[in-house]
Amino acid sequence: MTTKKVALVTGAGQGIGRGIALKLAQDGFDIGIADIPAQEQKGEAVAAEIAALGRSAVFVPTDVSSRSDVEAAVEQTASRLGGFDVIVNNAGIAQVKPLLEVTEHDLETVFSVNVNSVIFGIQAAVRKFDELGVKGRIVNAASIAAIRGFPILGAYSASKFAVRGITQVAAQELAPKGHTVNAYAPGIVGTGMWDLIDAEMHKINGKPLGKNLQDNVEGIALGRIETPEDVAGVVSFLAGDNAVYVTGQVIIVDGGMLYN
Ligand SMILES: NC(=O)C1=CN([C@@H]2O[C@H](COP(=O)(O)OP(=O)(O)OC[C@H]3O[C@@H](n4cnc5c(N)ncnc54)[C@H](O)[C@@H]3O)[C@@H](O)[C@H]2O)C=CC1
Ligand SMILES: CC(=O)C(C)=O
Repeated sequence: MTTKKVALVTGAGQGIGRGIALKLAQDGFDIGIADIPAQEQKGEAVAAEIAALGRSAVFVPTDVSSRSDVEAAVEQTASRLGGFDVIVNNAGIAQVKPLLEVTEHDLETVFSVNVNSVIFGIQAAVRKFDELGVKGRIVNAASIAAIRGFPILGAYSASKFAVRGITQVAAQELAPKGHTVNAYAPGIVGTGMWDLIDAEMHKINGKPLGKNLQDNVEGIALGRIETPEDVAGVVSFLAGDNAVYVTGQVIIVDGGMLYN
């Protein structure tokens, strides 16, 4: 890539978001790192890693469940880095509970972070793409739980099915403007999210800590846990020149768990 490009990655203070931010920086993007204020130290550390790669990065404190925060993150990224070409709506939270125990508050929390944020991100990014005359790329975080419902992750699965639906709708609505919208569907990635899922499942089914994770990893055909870098490679493709004719797709990157 020769011309300067700018990408905003939400939830980029750690885990998959950090991996995506670093990979896109290696691809030549300058990066807006959006994460909650409590993640500022980690976000600034990611910005320093990107600077060491010779690209620019800014940390933008953002709660993605707030429309005005997401709008501000897009504005700040564009004004401080001098462009806006890609948004990766990556931030998300897990919730581990049998469906019969899920409360109204649980649903509001999970959907506001995992679903509302994606719509806010699409809206804010498209306004900026159109203002700048850019044919933009939107990439959303789905999950294998967007393809097959996962027991004990009911509210989470529902939220990820919603992301898949939003991706399909947005792809069709935005195609006339030349923007593409796709999603990535990771499997079992070794991040803070799975530390939480394993600890919560241990409380529910009594398996020793680490065992729920291990059991899930044993079901992966390629025989190892997924890394953020495994996911980032797919996002790099979706954000890059080779994906110009791909839109409305949810790309499964799970090492062989689910099959199209
Ligand atoms: N870890 C896994 O096995 C899988 C993860 N995913 C999805 O990938 C995405 C990233 O997950 P991980 O990196 O594993 O999780 P993680 O928990 O390690 O990192 C999530 C990041 O999002 C940030 N975040 C949370 N709420 C936020 C909010 N309201 N506003 C801004 N930032 C917020 C966190 O501070 C954190 O930096 C999520 O959407 C998740 O659902 C999908 C499939 C599998
Ligand atoms: C966290 C997540 O999406 C799965 C399926 O493990």
